[in-house]
Amino acid sequence: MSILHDLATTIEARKSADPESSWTAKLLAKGPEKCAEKFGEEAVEAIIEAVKDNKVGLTTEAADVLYHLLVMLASRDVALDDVLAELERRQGTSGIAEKAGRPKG
Ligand SMILES: N=c1c2ncn([C@@H]3O[C@H](COP(=O)(O)OP(=O)(O)OP(=O)(O)O)[C@@H](O)[C@H]3O)c2ncn1[C@@H]1O[C@H](COP(=O)(O)O)[C@@H](O)[C@H]1O
Repeated sequence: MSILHDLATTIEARKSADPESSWTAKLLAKGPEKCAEKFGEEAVEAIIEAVKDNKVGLTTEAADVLYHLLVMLASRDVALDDVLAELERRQGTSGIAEKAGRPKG
């Protein structure tokens, strides 16, 4: 099992945890909109480090982005395995062909 799967399993378990006992449980309790907002904030912080070419900063912000992506997916009951399956499906297709065949929206 990968670290992403381990983390996704932990985050899933936090859905029924006491918000006072866990930062993840507290964020999930605030609802999917807040989880999406936090993901957006972390993504912007990663962008800033990338533009500055701060490799150490980008590494830690990228970890924050991945964690908050998993929380956002959990908040909407989207399984990590479904996202990974979508990536696998795209393997072997060029990015341009992939974009042309993707549904709008
Ligand atoms: N990977 C993470 C992780 N990355 C970031 N964070 C938290 O995300 C928060 C983001 O920082 P911010 O400064 O934006 O948060 P904040 O200012 O406290 O919050 P706001 O007031 O802005 O809402 C921090 O409080 C971090 O603790 C994480 N919290 C948990 N994990 C993982 O999730 C597991 C379960 O965590 P708990 O649910 O806290 O037990 C942990 O063992 C870790 O593996």
